[in-house]
Amino acid sequence: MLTKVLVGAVRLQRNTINCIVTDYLKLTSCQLSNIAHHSMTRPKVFVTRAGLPEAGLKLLQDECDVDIWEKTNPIPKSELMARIKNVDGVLCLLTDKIDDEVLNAAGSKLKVIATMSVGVDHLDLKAIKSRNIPIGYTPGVLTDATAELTMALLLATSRRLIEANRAIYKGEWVSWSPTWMTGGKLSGSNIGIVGLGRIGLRVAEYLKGFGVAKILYTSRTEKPAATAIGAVHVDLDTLLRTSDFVIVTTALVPETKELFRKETFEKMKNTAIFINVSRGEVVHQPSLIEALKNNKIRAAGLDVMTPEPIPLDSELLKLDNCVITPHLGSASIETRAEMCVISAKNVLAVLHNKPEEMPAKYNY
Ligand SMILES: O=C(O)C(=O)CO
Repeated sequence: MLTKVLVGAVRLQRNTINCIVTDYLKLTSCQLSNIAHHSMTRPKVFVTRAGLPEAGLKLLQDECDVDIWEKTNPIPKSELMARIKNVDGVLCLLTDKIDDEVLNAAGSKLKVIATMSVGVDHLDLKAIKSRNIPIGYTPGVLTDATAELTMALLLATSRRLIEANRAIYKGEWVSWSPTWMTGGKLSGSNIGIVGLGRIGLRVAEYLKGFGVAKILYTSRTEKPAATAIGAVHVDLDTLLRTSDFVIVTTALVPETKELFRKETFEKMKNTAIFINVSRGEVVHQPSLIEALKNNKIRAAGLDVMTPEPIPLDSELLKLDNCVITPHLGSASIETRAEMCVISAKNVLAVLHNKPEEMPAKYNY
């Protein structure tokens, strides 16, 4: 009886051990195959800059093997070409030129390019299109932020805020004075918006609240939303000759490159204020410097210039009638976070084989 019990107990123990071993082996092989499967199928994504907002980055990291350029300054082209090799997707910034050479370096696995910007002038559209690669971008989310920055430049230039602020530190504020640091005002003035799109329209809406006299705009077609707020579609010459403030919000495309040059500034009023929140290359900068120095126009407010960052010995930095900001149009905390989330979703939609679900696909 005792022997039977002992044999039974040993069998039971063996069975239990067998079960445990079998289960363990099953589990580990399953886990192993999971790991293998996982690393085989997780797409590779390259992010061209360190320090992107966490929320967007996390979305990518949850599903992809993400390689990030470790510095907070733009990636040199040679590094970009090395790091982009064999990736499935790239999340880039407006400082990264993606041209034929970079695309060749990436190779045939590259399925999507998502730029964390509304501007796409840094992308070689022809080369990307010839490879059938969808482009994601971030329109819409930065409209308010950029329009607000435009308002800041309009007020800073017309009311000479930076110049006046510097004057205090230089000990030049002697007393309240009837004409010292006087400038123009927005109310009652004529506004010209060159290349009215989402941002230009939002600026026009804000300006209505300032009681401006007229809002004129140029764009390829008349915009019903602009007409609805009383803005008038005109040709560029009419806009230049009539406007007290000329605001550039156009995209940089071959037709707008150096649209503002000597002849353009000559058509403007000599009391006009020029604002650029688009791209520096829309302006022939030496002509702008000349116009500002010789009072052919009154002032300029620039969020963009050539090159960026502007060299510290640039003539532009020596001019009291020029207000410069370091390309801050979209630089609100919320906006930049949203831009990053949209960019990540643009990448993921394509990697999930659902390009139609990209939050913002660039049509080209
Ligand atoms: O998104 C862009 O294109 C910008 O210029 C951001 O400021």
